[in-house]
Amino acid sequence: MAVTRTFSIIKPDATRRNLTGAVTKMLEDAGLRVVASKRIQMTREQAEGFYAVHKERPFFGELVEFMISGPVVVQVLEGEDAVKRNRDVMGATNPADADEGTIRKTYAESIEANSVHGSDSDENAKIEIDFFFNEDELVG
Ligand SMILES: Nc1ncnc2c1ncn2[C@@H]1O[C@H](COP(=O)(O)OP(=O)(O)OP(=O)(O)O)[C@@H](O)[C@H]1O
Repeated sequence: MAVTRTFSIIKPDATRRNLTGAVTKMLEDAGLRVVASKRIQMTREQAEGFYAVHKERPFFGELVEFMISGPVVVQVLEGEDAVKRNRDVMGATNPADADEGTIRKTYAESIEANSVHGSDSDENAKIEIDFFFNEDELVG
């Protein structure tokens, strides 16, 4: 298994409850290293662009409002098979379906306010990393 990178967002419901450290600890305990991290207030344009794949979904407007409702922490994570490792520790999108010990089971408030985002493929990880980080922020 190769060491790869993925992209993570600690969402506004988690930053609002001061869970940045607790969520990051769960990521690190799962074998992921934080190689870049910054706390930002997403603009509406950024949120709409980031979630463009969902723009026809009924929850798109609400999702964008939620993602700009407070600061988020965007992170680049590195580890063995990072995309899968991260999605395993995140748990299912809906916290009601998430396994015990996952971030969403532990902290998520709802299917929308579900505390974290994680890329779903190596290809999307690269696109999402490049959406929020410059080359010089990724020294590792
Ligand atoms: N039915 C829904 N109602 C409200 N919000 C939703 C719903 N389904 C998904 N979302 C929101 O949209 C995000 C993206 O949905 P997607 O189906 O890609 O889930 P995911 O891949 O588990 O999550 P993410 O892409 O954030 O890692 C979810 O994380 C959640 O915040």
